[in-house]
Amino acid sequence: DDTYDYIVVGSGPGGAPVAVNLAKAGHSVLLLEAGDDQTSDVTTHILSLGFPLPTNRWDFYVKMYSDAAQALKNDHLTWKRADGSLWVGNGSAAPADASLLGVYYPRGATLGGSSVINAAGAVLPSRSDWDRIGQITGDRSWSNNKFRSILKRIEDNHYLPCGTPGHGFDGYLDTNGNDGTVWENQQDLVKVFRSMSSLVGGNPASVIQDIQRDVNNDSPNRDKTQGLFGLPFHVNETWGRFSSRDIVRATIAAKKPNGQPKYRLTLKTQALATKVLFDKKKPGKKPEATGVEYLEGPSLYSADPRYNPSAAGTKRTAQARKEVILSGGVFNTPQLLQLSGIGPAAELARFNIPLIADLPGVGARLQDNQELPLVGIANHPFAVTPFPGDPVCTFGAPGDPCITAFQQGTGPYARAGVNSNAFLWKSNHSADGENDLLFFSFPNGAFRGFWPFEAEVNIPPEAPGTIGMAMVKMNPQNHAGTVKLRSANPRDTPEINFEMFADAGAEVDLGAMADAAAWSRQVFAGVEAPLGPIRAAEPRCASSVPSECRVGDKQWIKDQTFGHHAVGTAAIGADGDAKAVLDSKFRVRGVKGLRVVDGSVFPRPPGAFPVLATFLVSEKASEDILKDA
Ligand SMILES: Cc1cc2nc3c(=O)[nH]c(=O)nc-3n(C[C@H](O)[C@H](O)[C@H](O)COP(=O)(O)OP(=O)(O)OC[C@H]3O[C@@H](n4cnc5c(N)ncnc54)[C@H](O)[C@@H]3O)c2cc1C
Repeated sequence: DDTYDYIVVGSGPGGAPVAVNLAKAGHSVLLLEAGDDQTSDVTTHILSLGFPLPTNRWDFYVKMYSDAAQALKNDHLTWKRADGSLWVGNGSAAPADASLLGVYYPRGATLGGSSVINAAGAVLPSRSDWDRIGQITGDRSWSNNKFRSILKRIEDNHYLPCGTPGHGFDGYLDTNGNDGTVWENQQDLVKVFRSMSSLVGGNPASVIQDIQRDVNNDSPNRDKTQGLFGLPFHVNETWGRFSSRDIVRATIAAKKPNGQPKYRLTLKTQALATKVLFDKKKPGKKPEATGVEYLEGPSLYSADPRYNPSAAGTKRTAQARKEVILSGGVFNTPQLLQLSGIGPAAELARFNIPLIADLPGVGARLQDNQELPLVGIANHPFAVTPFPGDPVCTFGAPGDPCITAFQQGTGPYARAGVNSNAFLWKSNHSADGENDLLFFSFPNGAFRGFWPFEAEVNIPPEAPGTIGMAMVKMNPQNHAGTVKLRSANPRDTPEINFEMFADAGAEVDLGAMADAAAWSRQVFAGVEAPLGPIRAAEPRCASSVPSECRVGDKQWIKDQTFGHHAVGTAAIGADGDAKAVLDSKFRVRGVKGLRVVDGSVFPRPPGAFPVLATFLVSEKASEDILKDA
């Protein structure tokens, strides 16, 4: 029987908790996931090795701007050459036979979604991010206090003393942070932290203590306190990755004493939802979601590296007695809504898709934390002293001794990495008086975004002594991005355009990032000899007069900004807001029986990192759905 109480599409941090909670509340739930289950791949359990693989990701290529001349300045565009190979670089240097794909933007497409392939940085949004949703919708169940109470319920914190206020210690969501030991073998990097810290009035002598401070603390001053903190991750005691896959598998595996499944959670992997089904419109009544059409088969979406266009899959349908919940992520949820007839009427008409509800906000308001590394070159390479007794890792190559050590709970993969630091900072352009930038720094390299994996592309080598302060812009003001259909074929990727720095707030975002660029020069200049003073290399500026660098810095920011924390394409908003796709209970406006629960729902990016907030909204959505059950 293909009828369930609820159908959930997508098993990432948005979909998995809601599917699990509905099943645990006694309902029958079908969870459709387009990817497959890669639990048997050991690398998906190890944060240090958890990069996107052809078996667990979808490859998207996005635009940053509609303005073609501006777009071509990005050094990070991927092009396809006549022989099928990929080339990465800006428009001025692209080979003559190359056609532009866009900026590479991977997403997780596997049981557990992007939580299986992400960097797992788990930082709470600011208090105002939550409170603001309550203010704009008038729904006071959206508040910082509410989400703090959810965190306390679901977190299993491994980096703080049990009982620390504001945290949970017996939930399902493992969090862990550095315990100070990682910095013992990173004494050169610590010198950079000292320079950063002294510039905001910190005590350079206490950076090792500061860098263990809890960035997710419950203090009312948290969002205005600048300085060094630890960066927590969704990993367990020995840095094994927690992902939303774990709760799905545990719920399915749970048994009653008689050996029968304890919960009615049915998981179908390799199931690509292609359309939400609706009952026929009755006059005066809203159309009601009754089920989902999907294609069964491996790698049916064209963004899948294993995609085979001649494998058509098998068309199936499933019915929902109560509701359908879309959790396909920020690109795929708006695509699926539009394929189902919910979206901007004119867009749907372009593809002859019958209109169910005219919602101009579907696929609008695509937003991202803008990111760039502020790069310096030190006088010598950063010293990294190996821990005594550590094996030499081969990063997942067959026989990697560090995997064996990890499985025994020891070794480099079983402890905090060098990126487990967060520096919170307030620019002169903060829109609301709160910290508006987060930096995490690591030596001998810089995080410049994503290159297509596996392809033979020109990744430039880093100069010896490179230090990258990875800058993440919080509270970005830009809301102009879009996800639009390219065709009515559900196996095609949509057209994704972030349209960065386009809105009225562009000067706030650019101004803040340019402030950070200027500040990074002060940081680098203040690093003690012989490592420092560090030469500021990116953004490049020939002048020693800060004001003379500003115009060039802003242009560099415009040209090179990337992101990987997309949100907002089916946003919650106030009644009467034409771009509000959802009400405050995650219900899709204009129809019945359909909700969205994933990163699409955020009206603005939640802090610096969306994943923890997405788990939390999924818990809130579970409560809201169960109240209506
Ligand atoms: C490489 C990378 C690094 C990141 N690092 C961080 C980080 O350090 N910290 C942080 O906070 N965030 C990070 N993120 C972002 C974070 O992981 C996402 O914001 C979060 O996972 C979004 O959750 P979601 O449920 O909205 O979507 P996803 O996690 O993307 O899950 C969506 C799921 O739906 C499935 N799906 C989509 N369409 C369909 C369909 N039609 N039918 C069936 N199934 C479908 C997909 O296969 C996927 O499994 C990172 C993301 C990536 C890709």
